[in-house]
Amino acid sequence: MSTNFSLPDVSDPMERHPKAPAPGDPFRLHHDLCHGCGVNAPGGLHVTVYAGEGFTTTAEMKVEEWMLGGPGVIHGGVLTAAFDEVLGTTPLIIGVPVVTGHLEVDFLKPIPIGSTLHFEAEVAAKERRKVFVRAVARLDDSDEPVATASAIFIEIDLRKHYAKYYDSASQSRL
Ligand SMILES: CCCCC/C=C\C/C=C\C/C=C\C/C=C\CCCC(=O)SCCNC(=O)CCNC(=O)[C@H](O)C(C)(C)COP(=O)(O)OP(=O)(O)OC[C@H]1O[C@@H](n2cnc3c(N)ncnc32)[C@H](O)[C@@H]1OP(=O)(O)O
Repeated sequence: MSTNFSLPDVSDPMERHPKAPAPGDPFRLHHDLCHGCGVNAPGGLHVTVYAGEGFTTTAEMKVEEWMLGGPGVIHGGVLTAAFDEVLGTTPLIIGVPVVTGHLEVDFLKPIPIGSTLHFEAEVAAKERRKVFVRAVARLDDSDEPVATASAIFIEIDLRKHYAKYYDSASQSRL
């Protein structure tokens, strides 16, 4: 399948889930070995995503030496993984578990090792099982975006989707 990020003319109605974290509170880890959020993931990103107002979230990530791509700057794949984590957690604000279907990233400025990235994301629309999410990343000393991302996530039944792999998923909070 080939696609691109194009918002539907009209979104299905969306509501903040009653059990979503309050603004400023973190989403709970789903697995401590998750590459994106797991506290015990070797070489993981260790990103915590926080609920914002409405359908928004925020997150931060310190850009460490091991994330290096070009000399002194972040690798584009590491940044893409960070966006996947932030964007992919955001639909939980409407109570929808998802997997990534399509993810686009625009790399606007080099991102230096040693800086801290600040992410802001929002669920922009939902159409049947598709959840459209956008995010922007900035450096701590600037309001100027250094990267943006847009993604289409697909709503899943967690237990059915991961049934075949359940041994390794058994520690997950499904
Ligand atoms: C890693 C997290 C998992 C942990 C689970 C445990 C607990 C989690 C709880 C909450 C999660 C918390 C945090 C998550 C944090 C980060 C998120 C990281 C997410 C990932 O990193 S996850 C890995 C990469 N990801 C995959 O591993 C997906 C592989 N893939 C598939 O598993 C199937 O391909 C699937 C299920 C996507 C679809 O299959 P399907 O048969 O169920 O659905 P179907 O084809 O009928 O499509 C239904 C509608 O989606 C549209 N659609 C389909 N595919 C599309 C695409 N690619 N692009 C755009 N639209 C697409 C169709 O066009 C149709 O749209 P329409 O309604 O308009 O017809």
